[in-house]
Amino acid sequence: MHFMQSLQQAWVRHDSLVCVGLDPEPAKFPVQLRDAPDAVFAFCAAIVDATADLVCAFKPQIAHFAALRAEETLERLIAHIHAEHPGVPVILDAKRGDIGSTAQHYASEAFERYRADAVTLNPYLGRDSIQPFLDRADKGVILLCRTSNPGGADFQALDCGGQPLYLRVAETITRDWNANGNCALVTGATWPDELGKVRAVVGDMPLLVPGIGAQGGDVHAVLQHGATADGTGLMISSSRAILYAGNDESFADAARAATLALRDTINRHRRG
Ligand SMILES: O=c1ccn([C@@H]2O[C@H](COP(=O)(O)O)[C@@H](O)[C@H]2O)c(=O)[nH]1
Repeated sequence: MHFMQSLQQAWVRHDSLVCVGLDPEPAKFPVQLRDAPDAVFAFCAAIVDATADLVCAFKPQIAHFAALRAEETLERLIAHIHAEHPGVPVILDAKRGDIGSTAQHYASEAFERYRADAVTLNPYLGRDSIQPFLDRADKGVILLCRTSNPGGADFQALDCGGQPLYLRVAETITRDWNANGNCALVTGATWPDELGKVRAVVGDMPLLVPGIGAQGGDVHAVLQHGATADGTGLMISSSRAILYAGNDESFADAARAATLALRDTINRHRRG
């Protein structure tokens, strides 16, 4: 199924705009799991199984696996999500971007090796660097626009012919890159005014919104500025605040409770 279809169906089926980020850090695992064989898979799969009915997507962050030499674990984890929770889309947070000939390999990595439904990309090398991804009409192409980090404005806010660069990015992608309807943008929860400006430019295009939870973004402001008229349009991502909500053997129950609380808070704000 196409990423955009799966996302829209998951928004409705699970009544949820929550995207759970999978950012394993073994030092934060419960002690009894920390040194277990296959601890990264056991931890992440437990989180996935405890939260799958409450989310619109999962977002594994590739550096967290690669730094642990756990790429094969990431492959197994994504296969596990597809097998056990079909219909829940997987966004590979890889932020790739390179010349076209190399980008082909990054597209194969994301979609053939890892079997992701969507991937995050850096648009600053331009259209040809993204074309191999755009050509995959069934896959989501999620481009950095206004990132959540404090330094995000260093370049993204620079004046670009009377508008900030991030809005030029949003405008160009909406107008020129989205012929297959498979584009989405990353806009941080930590900059709700900018999120609103992006929404005004992109129509109903989905926005991946990290920065809730550990980075302090405000759910109400995100919904006020970012939701579409039907109260969807957002994948509101939280990693650490969910993964490490508990630190004993009931960590998966704690993660479920944190996900449920976030889903309900979001739903109150989008309906209130
Ligand atoms: O602008 C961005 C783009 C990506 N991220 C990623 O999202 C998660 C956030 O983790 P939290 O623990 O919920 O803060 C992480 O994987 C980042 O690499 C982002 O934060 N901001």
